[in-house]
Formats: sequence, structure tokens, C-alpha cells
Amino acid sequence: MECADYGLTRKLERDNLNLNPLQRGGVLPAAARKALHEFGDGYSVCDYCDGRLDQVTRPAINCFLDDLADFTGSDAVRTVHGAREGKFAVMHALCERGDTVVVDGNAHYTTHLAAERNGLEIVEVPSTGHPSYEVTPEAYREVLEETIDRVEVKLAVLTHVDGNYGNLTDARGVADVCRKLGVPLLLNCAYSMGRLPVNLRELGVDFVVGSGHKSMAASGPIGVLGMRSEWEDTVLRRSGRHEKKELELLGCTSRGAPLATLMASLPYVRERVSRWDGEVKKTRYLVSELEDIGGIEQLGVRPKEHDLVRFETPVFHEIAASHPRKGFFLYEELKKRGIVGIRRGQTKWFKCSIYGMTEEQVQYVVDSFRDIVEENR
Ligand SMILES: Cc1ncc(COP(=O)(O)O)c(C=O)c1O
Repeated sequence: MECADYGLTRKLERDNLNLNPLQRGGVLPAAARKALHEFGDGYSVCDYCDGRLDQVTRPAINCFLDDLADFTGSDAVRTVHGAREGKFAVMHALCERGDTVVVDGNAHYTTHLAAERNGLEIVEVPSTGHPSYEVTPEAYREVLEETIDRVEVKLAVLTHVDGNYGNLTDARGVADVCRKLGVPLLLNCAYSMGRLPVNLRELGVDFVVGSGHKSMAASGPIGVLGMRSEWEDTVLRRSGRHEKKELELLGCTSRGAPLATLMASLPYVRERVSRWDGEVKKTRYLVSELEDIGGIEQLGVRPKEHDLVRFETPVFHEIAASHPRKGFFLYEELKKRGIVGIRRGQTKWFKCSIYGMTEEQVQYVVDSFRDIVEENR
């Protein structure tokens, strides 16, 4: 049945309240949906190209990149296919095979893969472990100093907000450490740029990467790579054969709808970032209400500084043990109430986000969890 049309519908996930953190920051506003339709054809932004994507004036990609540089506090900015491609490009430009990079213990798998594909050795800065899993500037300093005693460290990578616990790291603190030790720092902002204020200059980092489809209301795949001017010659160096083309970007990155949606969403994203404090407040409310039910506990740093929350949920695990639907009961009870995004069959823990929901919707989510516990305990 699904194979006939390849199952190309996501009505369930789109029309219900979706708690999956991955899905909350990439929802398109009306202007981006219009741009998606307008620029859906193949090379749709290339009608008036003179050889460089970042210099196209119709649509005004050149002006958009100036605005994006301003938005991220970068000297130079380019679009890439995703946060991972941004990390890969910087590692590729700065490092040789066999070089060493230092990354935090909460790094996303794509940081590891970018390093692995570049043939780099990874040294990890451990987190504090259960229950807060915090990565501190102090731990960063210790690992960097130890590593620098042995080998040259070509690059440090810090996950601004990680995808497991939603911990917001002290980027400025880590940047101070890196600057003192002479190591360039790339900040992975996949879960922050487009949700909360991120400014390369103010944070004192060398590079920022963002993810359009994760946190910037773009259809994707698309990402953002911002840098200080001193890295432009290295990261944006040109091809020997095709003098206009930037080598690390393989000439051009996204050439159509993903870029058009990112562009259309920038004014909306700029505005929503200014309301970040309200998002944090809603998330803290969710945590306090769910913990109040009993048998539900937030992991990660407290109080929350980001909308992604990981909960340990022994109460749901205990219910599952004697429930006729076993571990599937939670997914099914939520679905009955129009809530999706918690993995089927999973009851020991879950990750969720209420980013962008109204206060009424948040209250509905809270009440639903409370009812499910009361009706099944
Ligand atoms: C912290 C973090 N970094 C990077 C990524 C990957 O982003 P992209 O899909 O833009 O490469 C993710 C995606 O889940 C993430 O959570």
C-alpha cells in the first residue's frame, strides 16, 4: 500500500502536536512555504548566476548573505548543505590526515564522522556524566593542555547545545580557553542558531555552523557556515582551474528550494530569536509540571536553558510492565490525544520539545501526560 505512492504523506506528524525535538525548529512559516513552491524546480536560484552562488543578485542571495553575516556576527558566511557539511569543510581546510581535533563528550555523531572522513584523530573532553552531563570550560582546558603537550591540536569543536540532553554550553568560557592556548574553535550551533541569539564575535569563537532544517525554519537540507575574516583565505580558497569557484564548497552548495526557504524565513527567525526567554520559561514550566506527576525526572543541567529536554520516566516503564500493550501504550495513549513524536515502544526515557507551542498547547501536553499516568497507574 505504502509503496504505491512511496508513503508520501506526513499528515499524522504534521497535523498533531509533535514533541520530537528534531521537528520543532524546522517548521516553515507561510513566506517560506510560498518560496518552496516558487523555487521548487531544480536549479531555481541559478537563472542569473555569473559563476558564484554567493554573488547571485536575483534572487538577492548576496544581500541575504550580508544579513546572515549580521545575524550570526560573522565576518563571512556561506550556505552549506547542513551543519555536518560545515564542520567537514572547516576540518578539511584546516587539517591534514592524521592531525588531532579536540571535541566535547556530547558531540553529535556528525562531528565524529566529519573528523573520521578527514582522517583525523579525535580527543574527547568528557562530560560530568549522569545526571547533568555537563561539559565545562575547565574540563576543556585540562584536556586541551594535556593534548597540546603531546601533539599539535589543529581545531577544537564545541557543541553549543547537544541533541541528547539539550545542555547549553559556556561557549564564551571555552573560547577564552582556546584563544589562550592558540587553538581555533568551531561552535556547532545546529540546535541554537535560529532558536536563540548566537553571535560569533560576542562569543569569541572562530567558526559557527548552523542547521537550516533543524533550527532555522528551512526545508533543507541546508546549513550555515560563518567565520572570522582571518579564516576566509583558508576556508574559502579558490579552485586552481575554475578561479571563481570555492573549493571546500565544491563550487556551489544548495541551488534551489532549500536556500529559497532559508532566505524567506530569515525575518521570521530573527524575530523569534528575540522571544527566546519565553521559550525557556515554557520549557521550565513543562519540566516542573511533569516532575510533579512523580516518576519523571529531567536529565541534563538544571534549570533548563534550552527547549530540548530528556526525561527518565520510570513511571511509564512500570506501567508498561503490566499493560496489555506493553511498551507501546505510551505512544498509543499520546496518539489518541493528538500528540506524536515520542518513539513507539519506548518508555524508560524520552526526549521532547515544546518549542514554538502556545501556552494552551503546552498545558494540553502537561494535562495529557498527567491523565495517562492517572488512568493507567
Ligand atoms: C547537535 C547537532 N549537530 C549537528 C546535527 C546535524 O545537523 P545537519 O543535519 O544540519 O547536518 C544535529 C542533528 O541532529 C545535531 O543535533
